[in-house]
Amino acid sequence: MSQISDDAAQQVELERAQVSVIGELFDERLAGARAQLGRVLASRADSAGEVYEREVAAGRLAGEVRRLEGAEGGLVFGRIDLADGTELRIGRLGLQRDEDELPVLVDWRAEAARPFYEATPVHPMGLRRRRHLSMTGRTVVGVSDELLDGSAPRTGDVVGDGPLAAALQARRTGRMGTAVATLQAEQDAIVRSPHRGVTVVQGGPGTGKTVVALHRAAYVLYAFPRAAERGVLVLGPNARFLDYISQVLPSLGENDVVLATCEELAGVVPGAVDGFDAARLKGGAVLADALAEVIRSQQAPGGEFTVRVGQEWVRLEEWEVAEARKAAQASGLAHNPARRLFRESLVDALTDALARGMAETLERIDAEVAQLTGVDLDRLAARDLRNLGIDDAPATGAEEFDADAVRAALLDDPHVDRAVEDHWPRLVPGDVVSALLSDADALAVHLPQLTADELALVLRTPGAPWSDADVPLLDEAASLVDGPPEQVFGHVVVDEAQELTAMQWRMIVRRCPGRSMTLVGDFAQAGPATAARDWNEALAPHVGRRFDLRTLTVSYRTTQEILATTGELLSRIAPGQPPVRSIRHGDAPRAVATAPERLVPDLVRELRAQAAAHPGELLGVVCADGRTEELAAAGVERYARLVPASEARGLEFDEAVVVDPEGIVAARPAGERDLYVALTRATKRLCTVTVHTVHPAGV
Ligand SMILES: Nc1ncnc2c1ncn2[C@@H]1O[C@H](COP(=O)(O)OP(=O)(O)OP(=O)(O)O)[C@@H](O)[C@H]1O
Repeated sequence: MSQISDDAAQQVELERAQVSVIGELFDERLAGARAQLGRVLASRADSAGEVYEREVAAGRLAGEVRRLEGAEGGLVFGRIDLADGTELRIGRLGLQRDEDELPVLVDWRAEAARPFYEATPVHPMGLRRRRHLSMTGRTVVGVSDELLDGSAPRTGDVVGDGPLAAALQARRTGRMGTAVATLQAEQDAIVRSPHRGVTVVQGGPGTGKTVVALHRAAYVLYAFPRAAERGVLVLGPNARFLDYISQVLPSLGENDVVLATCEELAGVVPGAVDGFDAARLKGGAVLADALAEVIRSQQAPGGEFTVRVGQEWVRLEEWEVAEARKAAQASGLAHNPARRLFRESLVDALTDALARGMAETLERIDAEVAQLTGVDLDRLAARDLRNLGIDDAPATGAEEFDADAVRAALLDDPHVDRAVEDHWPRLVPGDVVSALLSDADALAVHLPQLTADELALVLRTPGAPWSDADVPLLDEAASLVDGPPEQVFGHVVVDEAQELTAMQWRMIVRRCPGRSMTLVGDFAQAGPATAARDWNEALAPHVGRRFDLRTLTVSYRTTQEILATTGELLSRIAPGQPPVRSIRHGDAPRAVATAPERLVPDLVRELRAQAAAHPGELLGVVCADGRTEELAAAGVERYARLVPASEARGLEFDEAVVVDPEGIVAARPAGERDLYVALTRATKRLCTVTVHTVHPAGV
C-alpha cells in the first residue's frame, strides 16, 4: 500500500519536474509573442501601406498571444509511453525547442496524440502506457495510468481510477468545460475524422454531442488550414446556450471562432414571437419559392420601354425588353446586381435605336437638300475628301455616330434610370418579405399549397415588428435581392441541429459554400418548429445523402436511474430509437406532489432544502414557458437557474427540478419532447414537482 503511494508520490514529483520545463518554454514563447507585439505596435508607419501592414502584423501577433493565454490553464494533461520507450507529453498546444528534437509538448490534435485517445488494450496502437495528469494550476497533483499492452505493472506505474470519473463527478458551474483530457475513443474518432464534408453526430441526451462538436471545431482549425482561413462558425439555438458553451473553445486556445444564433447571423433583432403553427409554416421551404416568385414578378413583367432622351422620346419594343430581361435573369445574379445587366442591355438597345434614328434623319435631310438644290451632299463631301487624299472617308451620317459616348451618357442619364425603375425596381429585402406576408392576395397566389386557415396564420399586419420566424425569410430575401452573404465560413458547426427549420437550414448552408459542416443533434429532442423527422429529410435539399452519420451511444450526463424513468416517454416520442447507456449512477428520481396554490411555497421549500443539503451544486428549475415570471417573482432564482422548457436544450445541472411536467407537455406542440429534454438535464438528481387540483370529497 505504502509502496504504491510512494510510487505515486515519486511519479508526481517526476512529472512536476517535466511539466515545469514545459512551463518555462511556454512562458518564453508567451513573453516572446507579447514583446514582439509591443515592438510592432510601437513601430513607425509613415504611409497608409505601412500602417496597414503594421495592423495586419499586430492582429496576427495579438491572435497568437490570445491563443497562448487561452491554452495556459491545464497546459499539459497527459503522457503516452510507446513500447520502444519513447515518451510524449500531450497538451493543449505543441511546443518544440528544436526542429530535430522530439516535441516537448504534443498538441492534442496532432496525429502523434491520437493513441492517447484511441488506444485500447485490444488495439494498443504501439502504446505501453497512457498517463493522465491531474493538475492544480501548473502543479501536478496526481497521476493515473492505464497499461495497454497487457504487461504487468512495474515500478513507476500508477494504475488507478481514470480521470473521466473525476471529471464527471465535478460540480457543474453553469458553463461547459473542455473535455480535452478525457475525450473518449468513440468521440475522438469523430473529432479527428479526416472527412471534410458534412458529418452528422446523433446520440441521446448527454452523450457528448456538444463536446464532440466543439472539439471538432478546434480540430478543423488545426488540421484543415484552408477551412480555417475562412473561419469557423458555431451555431446554437439561443443566447443562453451560447453562453453555456462560450468558454470551451477559448480554453482550447481558439478565440477566433464565431459563436452565433440564426438571428445574429442574419443581423436581425426580432421584436415578436410567432405562434407555433405560424412559425412551423414560415419555416417551410415553399416560402423560399414564394419569395423568389415575388421578386421575379417585379422583373420586367411586360410592356414596352419608353424614355425621353434629350428632346426626343425613344421607344423599345416589347421583345427588346424581354431579351434584356432574359439576359439579366440568365446571369444567375441576384435581383439588384442583375438590374445593372438589365439596364445595360436596354441602354445597348437604346443606343442602336438612336443610331438608327440619326441615320434616318440625316438621310432625310440629304434627300431634302438634294431635292431643293439638286446637289448630292454625300457625293460632294466624298469628292472634297478625295481631294484631300482621304479615300475611305465615312459615307453616311450614321457612321459618325459615337456609340460609346452615347452609351456612356445613357448609362448616366437619370431619365433612363427612372424608366428602368418602372421595369426592374431596386428592391429592399424587408419590402419583399412584406409584399408577400402582408398581402393576402399575394400569399394566396404564391403559396397555393396552404389552406385558407394556414394563409390566415402567416398573414402579417403591415408595419408589425419582425418575428423570429421571419428572420430566415429576411435572410432569404436578402440573398435573392442583393446576393450571397458577405461573411461565409470554411466550416460550420451546428449544435441542437434538430431544431432547424428548412428555411434556417438554407440560411446556414448559404454561409458554407464548401459544405464542410459538423451537425449534432437528436430528433427525440426536437421542438415544435421542426418539420423534418430525420437527417435525410433535413439535409436532402442541400447535400443529398452525402453525409457521414455517426452515433454516440454512452451518456456521460444523465444517470442510469434517470434514463430508466424516461424510457417509456422516449419510446413514445421516438419509437425505435434505442435508449443510451449511462456510465453514471445516482439517486432514484424523486417526485413531489402539490396543489396549484401550494406550488410556489412547496417549490421554494424543496429548493431551499436541496441547496442546504448539497452546497455549491448547481440547481436548475425547468418549467413551462408561461410559468417563468411567476416563479422568478417568487424568488426561485435565489436558489437555482430558472429555465423555460423551450430553452433547456443542451443545458445541464447537478440537480434538475422539473416543475409541473403535465404543464410542460401541454404548453407547446411536441410538448412531450420538451419534457424529455427537461428530464434529462441532471448529472446527479432529478426531482419532479407535479401539480394536482384536489377536488373536494364527493365531487
Ligand atoms: N469525454 C468526456 N469527458 C468528460 N466529460 C464529458 C465527456 N463527454 C461528455 N462529457 C460531459 O457530459 C455532459 C454531456 O455532454 P454534452 O452536453 O456534450 O452532451 P449532448 O449529447 O450534447 O447532450 P444534449 O443531447 O442534452 O444536448 C457534459 O457535462 C460534458 O462535459
